[in-house]
Amino acid sequence: MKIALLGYGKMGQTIERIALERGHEIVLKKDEFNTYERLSDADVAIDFSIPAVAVENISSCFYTNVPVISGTTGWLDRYDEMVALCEEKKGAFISSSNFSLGVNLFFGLNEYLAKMMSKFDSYKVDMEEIHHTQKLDAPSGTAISLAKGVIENSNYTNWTMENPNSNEIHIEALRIGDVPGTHTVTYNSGIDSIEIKHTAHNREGFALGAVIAAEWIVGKKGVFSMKDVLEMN
Ligand SMILES: NC(=O)C1=CN([C@@H]2O[C@H](COP(=O)(O)OP(=O)(O)OC[C@H]3O[C@@H](n4cnc5c(N)ncnc54)[C@H](OP(=O)(O)O)[C@@H]3O)[C@@H](O)[C@H]2O)C=CC1
Ligand SMILES: O=C(O)C1=N[C@H](C(=O)O)C[C@H](O)C1
Repeated sequence: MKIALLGYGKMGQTIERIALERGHEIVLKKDEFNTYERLSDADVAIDFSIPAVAVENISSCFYTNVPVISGTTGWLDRYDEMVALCEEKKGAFISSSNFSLGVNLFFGLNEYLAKMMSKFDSYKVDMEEIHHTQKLDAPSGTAISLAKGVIENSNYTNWTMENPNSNEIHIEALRIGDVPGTHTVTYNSGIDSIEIKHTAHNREGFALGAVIAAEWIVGKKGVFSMKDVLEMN
């Protein structure tokens, strides 16, 4: 499979290594200094760039008729626009705040726990995410996905990084050293706490999941999710 890497930072380079190990070829490493000229040579594109260019990267794929996997976070206020463009251009698209198998299992666990806890008013949920100091966005895309998972399965209505009211989920974002990504969801009462936590030990899981998603999407049309790729629906 011929892959275009849109963004060649920490994730782009890890994806390149895993893709080569799995027998794929890299035909473009897009950064701010080169063009999309070789995008049309690719069977699939993988975007791990920066919030400010994700929409340009993704829409270039739809205009070039190349399926696209996007892991970039911090741009999802424009997700619906990209879904509409994908449908208009009959493209293929997966965006996920986290491509690792472990976090996708954790998403399911979070939703199950939220449903269970929604019957018990004495517990109040809060979330913490820890990432490396180079991260541009806060809170992390994964923390936002976790908050959405709670909102869809409880009486909470939104999330905040400020002081929460009773309907709001508080998210704390910490930036420490080179932490790849740690997410904790805690339910606190006056009596005890229940906590679930996912700790990434490195970036391998994110990168492997993105390459597996890229292998999966080739030949398909439409907007999909990691649940489709991992058959978790
Ligand atoms: N969904 C998931 O599973 C995961 C998502 N992420 C997300 O992926 C994104 C990238 O993460 P990471 O690799 O750690 O970040 P990095 O900062 O290491 O890499 C981002 C890269 O994008 C490059 N870039 C800047 N401008 C452009 C442009 N115009 N076109 C293409 N590339 C450009 C940067 O170049 P330069 O350095 O020259 O500015 C940099 O190399 C982030 O949004 C992060 O949150 C990260 C891990 C997992
Ligand atoms: O920027 C990162 O590094 C990561 N970003 C993603 C996010 O915002 O959730 C996924 C992972 O936690 C690493």
